Amino acid sequence: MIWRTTAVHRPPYYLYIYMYQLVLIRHGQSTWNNENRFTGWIDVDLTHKGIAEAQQAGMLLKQAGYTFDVAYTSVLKRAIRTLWHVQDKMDLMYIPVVHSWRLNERHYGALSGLNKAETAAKYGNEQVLIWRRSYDTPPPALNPSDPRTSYYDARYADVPRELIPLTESLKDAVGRALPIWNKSIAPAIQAGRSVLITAHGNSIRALVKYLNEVSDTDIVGLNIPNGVPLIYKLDESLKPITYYYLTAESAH
Ligand SMILES: O=C(O)[C@@H](CO)OP(=O)(O)O
Repeated sequence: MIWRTTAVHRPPYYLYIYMYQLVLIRHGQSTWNNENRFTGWIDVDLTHKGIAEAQQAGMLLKQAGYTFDVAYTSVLKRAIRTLWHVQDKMDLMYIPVVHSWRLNERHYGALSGLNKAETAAKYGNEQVLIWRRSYDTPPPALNPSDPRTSYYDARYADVPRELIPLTESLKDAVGRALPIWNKSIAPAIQAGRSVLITAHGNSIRALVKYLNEVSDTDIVGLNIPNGVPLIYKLDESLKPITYYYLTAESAH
């Protein structure tokens, strides 16, 4: 894999002409990231560290001269609050924001809320790695009567019941993210808008898999860090020309 958290694949300067721009940010550390619990669609908030990471992302983007015309986020508060802090630090509170359940974290099914280390001790590291990082193996599904389902959550009132997951593989998350990419995000980028997406580890892995055509095997090794802007420069057909993480080091 070619991923790392420093600047990579910077093309010659002339290639920057006529490129489209997209920035992806995984939310800052959440309370359940901190407690090492499977989260998925459970709506936990940011920790103080997570807030600081979101603010840092906004400051770095501003210092590096970025601006945005429109932002997309999920309907989960860790991604929304991350966006708020980025907007605040960039003085961009006024830009339109689209909230979509299609950008939610991958649904963790019956693992939602469990401790990751305890689950690994029970089922083995190999099984837990498959549930966490494989492309097409979903974790065990929630029972439809489980109180952790999202069926009665008002934020999904307009989502048909059959589209509300009881578990999801990364492949399922790609499948549900692509409609908003194709119908709204891609057209906005191609209309010349500078787009910011704040989302989740696995909904961003889903977008990266699609954009970079990462193989089903290589996607297992891809982790997205909390609160670090992932910058994409795209060609006319939205194929990546370059992509890199914007860190304090790479911003200078
Ligand atoms: O718990 C989750 O929903 C995700 C992201 O925090 O965890 P994982 O790293 O296992 O994909």
